[in-house]
Amino acid sequence: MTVVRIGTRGSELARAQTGMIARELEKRGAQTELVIIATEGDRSTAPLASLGGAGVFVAALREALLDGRVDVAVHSLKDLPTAPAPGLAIGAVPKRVDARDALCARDGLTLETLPEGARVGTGSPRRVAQLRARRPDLEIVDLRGNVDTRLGTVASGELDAVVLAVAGLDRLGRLEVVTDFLDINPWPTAPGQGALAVEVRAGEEKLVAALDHKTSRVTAEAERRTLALLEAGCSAPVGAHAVIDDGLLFLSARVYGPDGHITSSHALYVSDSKDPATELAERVSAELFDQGAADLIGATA
Ligand SMILES: NCc1[nH]cc(CCC(=O)O)c1CC(=O)O
Repeated sequence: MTVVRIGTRGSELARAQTGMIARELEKRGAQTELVIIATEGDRSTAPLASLGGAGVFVAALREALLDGRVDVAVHSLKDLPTAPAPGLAIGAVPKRVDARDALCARDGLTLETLPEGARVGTGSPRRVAQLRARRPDLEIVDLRGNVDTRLGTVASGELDAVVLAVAGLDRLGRLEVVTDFLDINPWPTAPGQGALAVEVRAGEEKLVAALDHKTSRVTAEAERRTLALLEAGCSAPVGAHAVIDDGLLFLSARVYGPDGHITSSHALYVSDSKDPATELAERVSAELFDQGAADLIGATA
């Protein structure tokens, strides 16, 4: 039997995610082998925005796919640039997990109960803007590194709290560190957060098609199309969230300015469109532009 070689970044989270995909493929009769690929995003400790933002975590994995060193690459969907990659295809978006962000604070503190001037770590412009909007008094500290490193700054007392994705903590079995789950409605997260993308060479989608989960693909697609239409990259201050309820697609998105100013928020639905993700993304992004989104995205780029 042929072995499916699955490429992954080396971080603990990436290996956990890839391991889950490998097990799903094995359940369906495949034999798999994990191949660890170092990416520029892992090697460098420079601020993400200065590394060229879009795709620092994925370029090396894509090269490995294109030159045949691996057959499948597993990404966090929110790290994947929205532009299509020539020669490659997203063969599956598996069932998505929790899309929320979480506060992980010392002493069980929440966003409400953090003391004035508390030090909160994040490297994401969206999370910075959301923190400023909610708690202008906090001291926000730029923070990068893997999930363990970030949690370590709270354990050591260097920071009072960090903001992380629930999905990553869940996949690492670390949900016990969460002290405040941040409701998605006032706190929409990165387009595609909580979903994985299983990428293959174009034409080889069959390899992983069985793992595709339609609802997850369509909701993540609506969010990512909104981001693409706003011409905003993966580090842009854009939060978006879509759900499918009773066959209807709902999408809401917010764009944040540098002072925590929120442009707008939207919820729309369509019932009978052939491509509801595209239709909704077009309507939502047009409304955001009408309300000045272009200026906000430009101001924080
Ligand atoms: N940018 C890093 C990254 N990419 C995906 C996740 C979490 C898993 C996910 O959202 O699917 C994280 C960590 C975080 O934001 O806390």
